[in-house]
Amino acid sequence: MKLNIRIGHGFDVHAFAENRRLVLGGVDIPHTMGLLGHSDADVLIHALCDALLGAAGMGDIGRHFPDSDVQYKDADSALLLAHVVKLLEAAGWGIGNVDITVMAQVPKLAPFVADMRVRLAELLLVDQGEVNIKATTTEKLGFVGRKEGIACEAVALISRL
Ligand SMILES: Nc1ccn([C@@H]2O[C@H](COP(=O)(O)O)[C@@H](O)[C@H]2O)c(=O)n1
Ligand SMILES: C[C@@]1(CO)OP(=O)(O)OP(=O)(O)OC[C@H]1O
Repeated sequence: MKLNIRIGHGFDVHAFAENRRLVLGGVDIPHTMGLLGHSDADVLIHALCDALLGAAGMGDIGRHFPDSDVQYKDADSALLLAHVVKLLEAAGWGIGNVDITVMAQVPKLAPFVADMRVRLAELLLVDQGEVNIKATTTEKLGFVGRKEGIACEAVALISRL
């Protein structure tokens, strides 16, 4: 039996670096360090793109936006997410809800979560209630705990349009 709903999971990591922006969920966050990447290194949006592409059986973000392609140098990841939403729509998939966990020892993200939900809901073409964002430290353990970078996991539910 072919189900009308599917689930996907995404995971991404980017290292902290000096003189870089910190952009998470399409929102600029003031911090002493930013994230290193070929694009703007929005680790949250990258994990979310992978969750959506995974749910649709469409591979991963690197397949659609190769980091060897100069057109994605310093790319705005919000535009990549908007493109992924279009790809899903063209394949007959609508987005149900997404749940995201950002692992960051610093900075404190709670004050920015509301803005991220607004931005992501706009990009995903869903109500804000369908976008949940959580943040956690790793209690000073591992690369996240040593403030070497930020990791993010996302899950997404999609359904047949
Ligand atoms: N970068 C972060 C990490 C955590 N939070 C908020 O603090 C709460 C407690 O964090 P734990 O690591 O002890 O689980 C967490 O539930 C978040 O609300 C944050 O805002 N930014
Ligand atoms: C977003 C892309 C775009 O070139 O580049 P990066 O910013 O390096 O991000 P990463 O998650 O390592 O790889 C995915 C790429 O598609």
